[in-house]
Amino acid sequence: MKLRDLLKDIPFTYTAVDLDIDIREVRYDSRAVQPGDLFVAVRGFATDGHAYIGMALKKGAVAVVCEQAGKGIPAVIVPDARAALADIAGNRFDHPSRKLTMVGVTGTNGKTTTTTLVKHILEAEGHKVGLIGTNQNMIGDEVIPTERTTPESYELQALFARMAEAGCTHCVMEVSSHSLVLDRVRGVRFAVGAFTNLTQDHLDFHKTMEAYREAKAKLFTISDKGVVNLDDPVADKMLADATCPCLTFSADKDAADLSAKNIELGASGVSFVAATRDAIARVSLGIPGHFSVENALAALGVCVALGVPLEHAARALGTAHGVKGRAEVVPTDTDYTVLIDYAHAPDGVSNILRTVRGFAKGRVIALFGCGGDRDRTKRPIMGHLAAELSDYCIVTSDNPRTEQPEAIIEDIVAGMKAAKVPVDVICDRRAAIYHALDIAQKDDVIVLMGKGHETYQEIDHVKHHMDEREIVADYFKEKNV
Ligand SMILES: CC(=O)N[C@H]1[C@@H](OP(=O)(O)OP(=O)(O)OC[C@H]2O[C@@H](n3ccc(=O)[nH]c3=O)[C@H](O)[C@@H]2O)O[C@H](CO)[C@@H](O)[C@@H]1O[C@H](C)C(=O)N[C@@H](C)C(=O)N[C@H](CCC(=O)O)C(=O)O
Ligand SMILES: Nc1ncnc2c1ncn2[C@@H]1O[C@H](COP(=O)(O)OP(=O)(O)OP(=O)(O)O)[C@@H](O)[C@H]1O
Ligand SMILES: N[C@H](CCC[C@H](N)C(=O)O)C(=O)O
Repeated sequence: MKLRDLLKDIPFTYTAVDLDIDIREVRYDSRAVQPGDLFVAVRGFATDGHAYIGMALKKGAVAVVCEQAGKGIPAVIVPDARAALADIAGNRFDHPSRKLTMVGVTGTNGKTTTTTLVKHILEAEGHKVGLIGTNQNMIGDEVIPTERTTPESYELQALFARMAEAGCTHCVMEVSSHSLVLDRVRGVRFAVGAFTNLTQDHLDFHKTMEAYREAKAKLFTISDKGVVNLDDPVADKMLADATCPCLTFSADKDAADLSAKNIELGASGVSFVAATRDAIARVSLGIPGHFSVENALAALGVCVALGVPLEHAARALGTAHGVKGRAEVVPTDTDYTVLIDYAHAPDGVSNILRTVRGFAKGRVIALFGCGGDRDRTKRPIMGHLAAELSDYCIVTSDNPRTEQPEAIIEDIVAGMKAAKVPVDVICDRRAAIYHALDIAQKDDVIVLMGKGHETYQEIDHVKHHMDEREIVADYFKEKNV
C-alpha cells in the first residue's frame, strides 16, 4: 500500500519522505521491523517508541510516523502517534469493522461470559460470528489464541479483516477500559455497546474509580445503541454520559426495559422469567450464581437491541455451555467438589464465594493469590473478603510478573488480620493446590480463584506452563486415588 493511502483522513505534516512510497507492512515495535516497513513510534508507559526510530531505520523502515523527528529522518509528523496507529490500521485493512455488525461489551466483570453468550445466541439465529476476548479470539469455530482482552488497534483491525473475509456477519468483542483509553478501538463503530458493572480493579492504570468509569462510558459515545445494567450504582452516570439511546436491564427493578422475575438460583445454574415491555420468555442458563442472571440479561439485552426476538434469544441460552475457567467444575472422583473460577478482583471473589456458599453442603475452601504489576490496593480487600466468605483460606501466588510473590502475599494477608478462619500461606501454587486437596473432606467445595482459563504462570516476563486442571489430575494420579 502507498504511504499516502495509509494516511488517508489523518492530519499530518512530513519531512524527507516520499508519500508515494510503497509500504510493505506497518509496525509499532521496532524489533519486528523488516525492510520496506513503516514504523509508528508510540509514546508508552514503560518506554517511548521515539527512542527506537534509529533502530527501525537501521532495520530497513522506509518511513516513520511519529510526534517529533530529528533532521533528515523520513518522518510523517502527527499530534498523537497512538491515535494515528489506529487510523492507519483502519486504512490498511480498509475499515473491515464496517462490514460487520459490531457488539462491544465493557464492565469490570462478566465481559467474557456475556460475549460468549451473545455469540451463542447469534449463532443459534444462523449467523457466523467472530469473538474477541480474554480467553481467546474466534472466527466462527476457529480458535485464535490471544494475549490480551482487547488487542492493540493494528491486530484488532487485522482480526476484523479476517472475520469479514471468512464470512462473519457479526463480531462480538470485549472492550476493556484500557482499550478505550489507549485508542485500540478508535475508528470502530458499535451497533450495540453493553455495560455489565463497575467495581474495583485496574486502579494502577486509571488511578481513580471515576476515571475508570469514564473510560468505560466512552463505549456509549461510539455505539448506535447501549445496553446498561440498571442495578449497578453508576448506571445513572453511564446513561447520562451516553450519546446513544440505551436499553436498561435489571435483576430487581421493574423500571428497566428488560427485567428478570421469579429468579431461581441452583447449584448448576439459574432460571428466571425475562420480560420486556412487549415480550416475556423463560430463561435457564447452566452457569450458577446471581451474576449469571445479570450476564444472561446483558446478553439478552444486546440481542434484543439487535432485533433478535426475546423468545429466540431466551431459548438459545438454554443450550449455552459454561465458559472455560468461570465456575468450572474440575472432574474428580471424590465426594467433594473442585471449582476453577477467574475471580481476580474484590467483586469477583465476593460473587463466586457467595455463590458457592449458597449451595455447598460442607466447607468452602478458598485458594487464591493476586497478580503482580497490577492494582495493589485490591490485594488486602480480596484477602479480607475471602476470609469473610470462606471457611478456610489458602493464600498462594497468581502471576507474580516482575514482583516478588512473597511481597504480594504480604499485601493480601494484611487484609486478613481479623480472619476467624484458618489461613495457610503456601507460595508455590501447585503445592497450595495439593494442600487444598489434602485437607478437603466430604461435601467441601474447593474454589481455585484467579487463574480461570489461564494455562500458565507468568514470572518475570516468562510464561511457565501451569494448568490447574492438570495439577488436580496429577494429584490423584500421584496419590493413586
Ligand atoms: C498499560 C497498557 O495497556 N500497556 C500496553 C501498551 O504499552 P505501552 O504503550 O506502555 O508500551 P511501552 O512498552 O511503553 O512501549 C512504547 C512503544 O515502544 C515500542 N517499543 C518498545 C521497545 C522496543 O525495543 N521497541 C519498540 O518499538 C513498543 O512496541 C510500544 O509501541 O501498548 C503495548 C503494545 O500494544 C501493550 O503490550 C501494553 O500492554 C501491557 C503489556 C499490558 O499488560 N496491558 C494490560 C494491563 C491490558 O491492556 N489489559 C487489558 C484488560 C484488562 C481487563 O479487562 O481485565 C486488556 O485489554 O488486555
Ligand atoms: N456479572 C458479573 N458480576 C460480577 N462478577 C462476575 C460477573 N460475571 C462473572 N463474574 C465473576 O468474575 C469472574 C470474571 O468473569 P468474566 O471472565 O466473565 O469477566 P471479564 O469481564 O471478562 O473479566 P476479564 O476481562 O478481567 O477477564 C468470573 O470468574 C466470576 O467469578
Ligand atoms: N485481565 C486481568 C486478568 C487478571 C488475571 C489474574 N490471573 C492476574 O494475573 O492478575 C488483568 O490483566 O488484570
